[in-house]
Amino acid sequence: MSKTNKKRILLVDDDTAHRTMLKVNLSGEDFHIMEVDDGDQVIPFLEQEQREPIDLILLDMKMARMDGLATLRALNDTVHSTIPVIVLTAFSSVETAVKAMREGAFDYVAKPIDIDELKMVMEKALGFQELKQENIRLKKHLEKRFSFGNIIGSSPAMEELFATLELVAPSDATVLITGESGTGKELIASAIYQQSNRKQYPFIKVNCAALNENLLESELFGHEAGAFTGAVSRRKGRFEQADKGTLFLDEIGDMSLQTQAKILRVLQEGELDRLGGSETIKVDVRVLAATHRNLQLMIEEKTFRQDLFFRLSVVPVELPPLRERTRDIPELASLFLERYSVKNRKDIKGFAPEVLRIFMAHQWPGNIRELENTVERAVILCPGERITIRELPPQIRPEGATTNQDPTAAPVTLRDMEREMIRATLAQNEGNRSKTAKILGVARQTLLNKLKEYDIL
Ligand SMILES: Nc1ncnc2c1ncn2[C@@H]1O[C@H](COP(=O)(O)OP(=O)(O)OP(=O)(O)O)[C@@H](O)[C@H]1O
Repeated sequence: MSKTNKKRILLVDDDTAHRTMLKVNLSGEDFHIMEVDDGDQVIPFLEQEQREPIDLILLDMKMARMDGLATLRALNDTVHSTIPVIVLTAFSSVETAVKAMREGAFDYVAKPIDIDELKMVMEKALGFQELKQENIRLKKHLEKRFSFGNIIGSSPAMEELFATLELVAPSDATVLITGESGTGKELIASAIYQQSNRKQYPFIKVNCAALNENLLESELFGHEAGAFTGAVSRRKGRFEQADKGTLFLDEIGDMSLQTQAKILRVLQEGELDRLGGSETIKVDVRVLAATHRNLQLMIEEKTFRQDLFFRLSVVPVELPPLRERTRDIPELASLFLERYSVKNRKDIKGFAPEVLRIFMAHQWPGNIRELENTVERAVILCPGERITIRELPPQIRPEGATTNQDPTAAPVTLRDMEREMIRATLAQNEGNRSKTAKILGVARQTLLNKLKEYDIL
């Protein structure tokens, strides 16, 4: 234990001479001893404002105003009940000690006190307490991770968002997720689904921006045979496929007014017609929607239906851009570093401090996706154990950063990049050379020559 890390011990005993003896013997490098002269002083002492927490209590059993057992019981009703307590008891009253243990005391030491024995029990209690706290911390950490998938975010904006999502996920409410490109809208949608009561049913995603009006409608609502040229057979749409489950409509701002009207009908009535069909089909689908567009503005411009907007945004969720939650950057960067180191079979331990500084200052117009791509690229290019400024793309480096960071460092050359690309591709394909050559677009023999040239095994 270092000096700065002294454990704070509260000694509770009404016998001044005994207290002094213990204090003299225990004070030193490891412990900082504080004292009160009776049991009734313990809670007021612990509750004194701005006091640093106490790590351990040494409690005498026999005291004039409030004995050890009564003190333990009183402590049990407070937030301080987690502080470990060691009771000091007369040799003849082991029975009291047992009662004290039943009230939650960690252990007891009989009088006359053998200091070495007491120190040993104290170390044991403190060690146990640390383990307990570490356990609680890990459990919280896990709960947080599991409660919202792999979504990282400890900035206040994200914590608030997680709290909303926890409430909303199990309901059937439609959720409209807005935010700039790359802020994690899709990730949030799938986390909502994972936490919902529909998770045993399908999760279907449609990117509304990727298809023209007709194709999108046929994709969403399905079609009967002969509904349009090329519709040879009848096909179920995504809404039907998602029956009982969840449909994620990405880029909802990118669809025609006509398609919007049809979506509104499904949301309102729970029914649809396949293209070219005459039969009305009932569906039970929870809709999650996302867009990077400003729907309010689109409503004003009459390119988005206000009634659909209201239907979709029963619960609106706005994801802040990464530049407004810089606090999350180091954790996100580490997650991606680990992910891509494993994927590329590299043993990269971290970032050079100036890299993190650059990350914190960058505006990240492409948000988390841009950060992820930046880290992936850096991992591929990194020849050492740490990502340095040399592995960052020029648009991220502040001007002049390349030359004045490390004057001895050689610039990344085309050869470096080629070698790293080959190494990474080979690793990703479990050493399969034919596959690697194919992916890199070179003949197998060319690859073999390069492997030799770069001394890659
Ligand atoms: N909070 C987060 N924690 C970990 N990874 C994240 C987080 N947010 C986003 N990502 C990752 O960033 C990338 C972009 O996220 P996603 O595709 O969900 O963004 P998006 O907002 O849907 O983007 P777009 O609008 O361009 O479709 C994904 O690889 C995703 O896994």
